Amino acid sequence: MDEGDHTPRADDGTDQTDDDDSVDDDSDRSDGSASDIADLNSDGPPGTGSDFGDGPDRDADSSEDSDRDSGSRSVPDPVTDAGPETAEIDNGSRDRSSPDVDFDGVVLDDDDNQGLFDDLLSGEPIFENKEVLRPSYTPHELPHRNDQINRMATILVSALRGETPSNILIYGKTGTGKTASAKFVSQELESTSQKYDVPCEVEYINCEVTDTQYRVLAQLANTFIEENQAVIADQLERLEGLRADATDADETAGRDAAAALADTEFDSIEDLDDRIETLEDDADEMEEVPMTGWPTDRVYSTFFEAVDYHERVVVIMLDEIDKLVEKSGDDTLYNLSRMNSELNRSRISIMGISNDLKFTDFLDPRVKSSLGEEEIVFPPYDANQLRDILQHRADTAFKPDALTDDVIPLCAAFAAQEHGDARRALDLLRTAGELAERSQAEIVAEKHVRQAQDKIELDRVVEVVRTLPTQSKIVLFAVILLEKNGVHNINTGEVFNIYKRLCEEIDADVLTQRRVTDLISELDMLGIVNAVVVSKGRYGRTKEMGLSVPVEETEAVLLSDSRLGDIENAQPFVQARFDN
Ligand SMILES: Nc1ncnc2c1ncn2[C@@H]1O[C@H](COP(=O)(O)OP(=O)(O)OP(=O)(O)O)[C@@H](O)[C@H]1O
Repeated sequence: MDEGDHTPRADDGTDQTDDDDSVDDDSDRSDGSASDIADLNSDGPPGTGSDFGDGPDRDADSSEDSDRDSGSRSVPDPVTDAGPETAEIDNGSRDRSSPDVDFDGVVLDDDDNQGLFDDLLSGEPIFENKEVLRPSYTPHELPHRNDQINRMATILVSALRGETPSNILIYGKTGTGKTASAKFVSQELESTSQKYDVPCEVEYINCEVTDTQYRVLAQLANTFIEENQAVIADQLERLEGLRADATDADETAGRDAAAALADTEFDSIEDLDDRIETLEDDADEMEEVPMTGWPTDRVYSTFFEAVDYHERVVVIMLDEIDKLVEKSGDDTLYNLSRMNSELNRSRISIMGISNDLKFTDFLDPRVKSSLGEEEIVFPPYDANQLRDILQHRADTAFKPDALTDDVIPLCAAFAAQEHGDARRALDLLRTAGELAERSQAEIVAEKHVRQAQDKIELDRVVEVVRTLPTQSKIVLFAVILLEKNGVHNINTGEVFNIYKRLCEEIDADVLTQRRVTDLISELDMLGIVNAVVVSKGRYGRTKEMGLSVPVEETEAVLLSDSRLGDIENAQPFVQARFDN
């Protein structure tokens, strides 16, 4: 076991980016109650403030009321607004000449005060429940995944019969609903097991985060220890109760304690005490595994004892299993897959999920055959299927009639071009809604989807560029400098010259031209530059390239790196290119 692996890996930032991307959360004002009341007032003009539940009769005397109330209301009341247009005119008329404005342009007068949020709130909300479009939401229905879900259920049903289900490997490209389907089946499995009182559990592990054998085993061990502790605590409570009743009977009612225990599994108080003592000892012995520091075999045996503490069938769901194998080999899978032959009371089964079809090539043949007992493939969605998926979600996510007819087909078409990714389709729809909302539009239209597509693409570029290694960033910066100086069809030699100067400037190691050519190929694969090999006749062949990403934004991301930020004026290097 590599002890060095124990340092917790930093978050990949995906969620964060996702959150950063989002426009201000408006879920408060788009809840069901607001819409109900809006319906009651459907005669009134849009944005008549009924959203805040002041009741239908507020409309009549709204303007005076809002003046009087404005100081005491915690939520600003847009009752007085006749929609965003009026709000804009109000702001304009108050401009510098207005006596209500102080020198910094801040409105001091409370009367008729349009606060920072009033304009934003006054628009009719587009979303009914935006959460439904977020990646964290687990849908109750998964259109076009019936076959896969049924196959999983057919395999896992043996767990409900107390038998060990076959191990399952689930493959499919990103966003094809693998995790959502597997989680859906797990929830069904667990709820059915509760219904029939069969001990059956599913443990979910995201191997992108929990990516070493130590961490996987520690997480599993601690989960089972916690469960066992809870079971022991319940049992102890029951036994202490029995004991109290038995002693009571003995001392106060003059009955024999053993008689009081007649209906229980204990013959005597001593028997009962022994059991209580054993349970207390068990609880004391169950020591949680620290996140680092123990030898792996100790972690393994702790997990083994915890899972085997009582009878149960456990399905261990390893999402992104390829990341685990990539990071720390197949030891974890080997150990897990041979556990059943040693377990006495419990049984485990593995459900691996991967979007890398080739990862099993790196597995030990024994692990490979045991893990792939059953394989389920999730094909990419086509545009029609994505359309259905989006429609299902949009029905709950948006207000009625908030989307023009072409919005969903366009989102579906864009996402279908990118290997049929439902996550991308949902992101597009949500971002289009947010952009429409931000621009105070009343409905989401095609142009918002196109803007959303550009925004998501740019966010992706920013994320890829931000996480490049420093040397690749310097190479990319060289390409940008050349491009900004009007050089087209940039060749490797030109990039290398500028790269060398940049390295000297910021005191970085200078790689060989060959290595720089490799880095250019990597940038090409990431879609950041577009390089083509051109033949120069008897002068051999060279690579000519151009940027495939927006210059300004990419440059800004590069300069936000503290090392590259030191390059103050790179112009002379570019000039030098012509001198060389
Ligand atoms: N058939 C479907 N119906 C409704 N929503 C779906 C469907 N398929 C996928 N989704 C949604 O798309 C998003 C991505 O799905 P999921 O996380 O299951 O993909 P995945 O195949 O596991 O991707 P990755 O390999 O990247 O983890 C989720 O928000 C999920 O709810």
